[in-house]
Amino acid sequence: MSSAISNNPTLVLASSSPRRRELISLLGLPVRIVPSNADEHTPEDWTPDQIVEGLALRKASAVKNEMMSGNGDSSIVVGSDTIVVLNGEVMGKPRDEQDAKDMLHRLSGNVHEVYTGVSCIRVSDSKTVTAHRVTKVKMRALTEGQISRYVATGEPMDKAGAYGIQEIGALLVESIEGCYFNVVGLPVSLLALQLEQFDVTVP
Ligand SMILES: Cc1cn([C@H]2C[C@H](O)[C@@H](COP(=O)(O)OP(=O)(O)OP(=O)(O)O)O2)c(=O)[nH]c1=O
Repeated sequence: MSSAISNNPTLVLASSSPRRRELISLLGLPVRIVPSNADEHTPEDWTPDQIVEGLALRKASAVKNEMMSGNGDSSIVVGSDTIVVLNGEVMGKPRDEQDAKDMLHRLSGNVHEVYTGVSCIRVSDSKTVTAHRVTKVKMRALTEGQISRYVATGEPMDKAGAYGIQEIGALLVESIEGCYFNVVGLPVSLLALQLEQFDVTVP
């Protein structure tokens, strides 16, 4: 689609998510993938925005700290985190199939919010820009059978809130308000805005 723009830095994606890898390529910049092993436990009293921004920053910092910060390294490390929030209840990835079914029961017929935090850290000087977006998602009312059949596909297991809007989970979603890519795990237009603060312009 787009080609790399000269004089722009390499982005280092601190993620093992294939979805984030695909989405970050839309920016047309060179990308390296370095999954982070940051601790993802958060204090009980953190709000959803503190959770996603805090974890995005932790993921990016963990990878940045492993890199040699040689002078003139203009690479920017990008970390991201996504959670689902239903009436204040935070849902990460399901622990097992039963947990996935329970989450989908609670989401069924209701509106929830998807929060994604994105943190960018420049290797050369540790300049950091962190932000998040929120998207509202209305899920269809689902029957017991629909939930069981969906969970049996295995798709929910590595996704916050136990569904993937970009896959079969699309069939569960009635409508959304806000950025679609935020739900999938990387709000690319927010990332483009953040990169402007490093004098990187895309597209
Ligand atoms: C709600 C929703 C979430 N998700 C995904 C996005 C995230 O990958 C995942 C939430 O887990 P995260 O902990 O945000 O990310 P991750 O463990 O997959 O990857 P990494 O930490 O290495 O970057 O849920 C979807 O793919 N589709 C959806 O519709």
